[in-house]
Amino acid sequence: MWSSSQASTRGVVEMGGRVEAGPSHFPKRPAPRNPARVNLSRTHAVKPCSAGDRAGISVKCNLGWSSQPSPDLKRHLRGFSSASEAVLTSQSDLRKLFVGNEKIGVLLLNLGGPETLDDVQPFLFNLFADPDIIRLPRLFRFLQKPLAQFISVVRAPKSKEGYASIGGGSPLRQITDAQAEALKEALCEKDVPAKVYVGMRYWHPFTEEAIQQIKRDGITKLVVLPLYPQFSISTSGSSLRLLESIFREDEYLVNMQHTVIPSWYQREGYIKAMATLIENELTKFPEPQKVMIFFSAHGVPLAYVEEAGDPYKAEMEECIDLIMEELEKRGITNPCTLAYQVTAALSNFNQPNMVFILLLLINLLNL
Ligand SMILES: C=CC1=C(C)c2cc3[nH]c(cc4nc(cc5[nH]c(cc1n2)c(C)c5CCC(=O)O)C(CCC(=O)O)=C4C)c(C)c3C=C
Ligand SMILES: [Fe+2]
Repeated sequence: MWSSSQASTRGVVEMGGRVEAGPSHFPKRPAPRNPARVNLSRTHAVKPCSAGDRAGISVKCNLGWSSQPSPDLKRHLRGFSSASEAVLTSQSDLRKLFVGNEKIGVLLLNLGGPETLDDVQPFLFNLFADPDIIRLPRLFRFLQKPLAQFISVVRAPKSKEGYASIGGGSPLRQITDAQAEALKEALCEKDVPAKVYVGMRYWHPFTEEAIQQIKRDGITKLVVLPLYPQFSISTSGSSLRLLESIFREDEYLVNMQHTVIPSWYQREGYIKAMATLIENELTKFPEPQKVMIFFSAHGVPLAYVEEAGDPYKAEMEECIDLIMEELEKRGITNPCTLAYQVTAALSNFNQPNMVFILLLLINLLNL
């Protein structure tokens, strides 16, 4: 999938059970088109993590396949409806993070990408082996890796063509490293000496590597920031699920205070930056007012949105509303449209296609 923009925010930050509300909220929006979905996004919000909290990373997502959130999940949602309004943005808020000799770390999570054409197939294998990308029915879980191997080999030539056309590899690592450096400098300017780490889901530097470094550096408080503006089970959800499993099994990490910013698509800075990008592009047309603004977003499997409560679609649409509202304030009233990409072979799979995949596999393996 070839995404051009990975930028944007309402963040939720808690440290050691304390929620700090910053002053620079983006003005509150009317309810998005699908409020139920957005409510679910709050389940990815943070809950206080104390030394006694053995659950590790405190992110709760409805990552299963039930069509209804469980009563437990609903309770959880209610608990966070106010916390999710909290943001940690001001300098004074950030300073409050420092208590004694605390060492602050920020972990940026991203997808990762092949750096050379030889990396493409193993990168694709890692991606398709992830049950948050391809979810097989429980009975067929043992086929996850053979299926990933098969799809990655079949998909690799097409993928390689794409990566070859942009210089022979993914620029994602360089871009993410540059973001990490810029964030470190920005925090330093605010007198917040934090270390910033990059943890990729499917390629180097892997999340596991970043976590090892965090432990070596003796970080005592960690902010986890997925670099996807909108939350999806297949992106931030997958990275956070991995992190949760790493935390659960590690004494050091379980006892480290941490917090998660689940999505940040409605942050003022992001919305304004997006509006400015669009504004600048419009000036390149001879008649800017006649231009249709075309938003292109990743597709996610329909079942994620309809059955598992993935808030991605609702967050994306709310985000676009906010950008258009910002443009309107600047006197730009062009029409706009939104399309979801279905570029990866299986990105829109649902039950019938799942059957197709399995039949394909059964054929292939002569079962
Ligand atoms: C098949 C399932 C996939 C789902 C679901 C999916 C969701 C999804 N992806 C992004 C962002 C990116 N994806 C990227 C690459 C990529 N993604 C898939 C598959 C799914 N993505 C594949 C097979 C690939 C590899 C390239 C290809 O063969 O098309 C990338 C690029 C990474 C890089 O190399 O720089 C990004 C970015 C989002 C935001 C998303 C759901 C919301
Ligand atoms: Fe993708």
